[in-house]
Amino acid sequence: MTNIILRGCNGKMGQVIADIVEADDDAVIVAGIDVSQNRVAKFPVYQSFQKCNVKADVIIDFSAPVNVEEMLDFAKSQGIGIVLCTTGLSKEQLAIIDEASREIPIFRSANMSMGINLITKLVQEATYILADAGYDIEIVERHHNKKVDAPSGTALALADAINQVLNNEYEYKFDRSADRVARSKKEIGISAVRGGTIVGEHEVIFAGTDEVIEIKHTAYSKAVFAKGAVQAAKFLPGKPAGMYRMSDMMD
Ligand SMILES: NC(=O)C1=CN([C@@H]2O[C@H](COP(=O)(O)OP(=O)(O)OC[C@H]3O[C@@H](n4cnc5c(N)ncnc54)[C@H](O)[C@@H]3O)[C@@H](O)[C@H]2O)C=CC1
Ligand SMILES: O=C(O)C1=N[C@H](C(=O)O)C[C@H](O)C1
Repeated sequence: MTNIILRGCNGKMGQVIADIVEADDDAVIVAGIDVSQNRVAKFPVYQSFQKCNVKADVIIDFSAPVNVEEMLDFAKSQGIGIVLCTTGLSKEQLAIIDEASREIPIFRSANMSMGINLITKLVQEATYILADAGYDIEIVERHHNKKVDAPSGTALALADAINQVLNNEYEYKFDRSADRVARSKKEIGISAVRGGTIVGEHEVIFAGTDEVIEIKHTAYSKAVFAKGAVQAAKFLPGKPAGMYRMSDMMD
């Protein structure tokens, strides 16, 4: 049985995770952490980790970047791992998370769906062939109108995966409105669309002379992310300290 503390339990993803875990015989949510106390849960909910003394095997985090340090301190004090799904973290926070992964196992992925993990590999393969052939690379992501961070963590992770193939020589271009110049070859354009209830779409566009190749992933429900997160929560306990990715679990 995997005992889970769910940070962000009263949010949209938190509620989907709670439903999935309730139907799972091998996992249970032993406590929730949420600054908002807007609903009644089937487990105790605390406003912060400081007020929580519940023992667990792992934390799942779908919340906000605020106070990520408090969660890391709690996990280190209990010697448990974190499945970190929150996006929009600053460079400084990412450095603190890396540092913590020397003491505890941390599974961090901006996108917990299997599909994005797969297309990341396809996109890297396409980049390898098409960048040399002169194709321009652009990423377009689309999400619901409640999403606060832009571009999405997944768009940035896709850009990083592409840039890895390109020896990290490309720059990210988020806004062209102030420019009056043609795009440079060594850039990856990243655009964000926000509207309605779009769950999550990521499209990588390779635009060449007279032809365009597009690789796209569409999430039709938040359950694809939640299932991946619960699977990661079962995978992590007992693992040595370190940083884990979707590929570690899938391999
Ligand atoms: N890695 C992945 O596959 C996915 C990641 N996400 C990310 O997960 C995060 C949450 O997404 P949603 O559930 O849609 O957002 P949401 O806004 O519906 O829920 C966030 C919840 O976290 C709570 N919260 C905010 N600050 C907190 C803090 N300091 N401590 C404890 N609770 C806090 C809020 O009160 C809220 O209930 C976002 O960063 C989003 O980008 C979302 C979907 C998939
Ligand atoms: O906020 C969301 O909803 C999502 N956020 C993640 C991201 O920023 O990449 C993943 C997913 O697309 C949904």
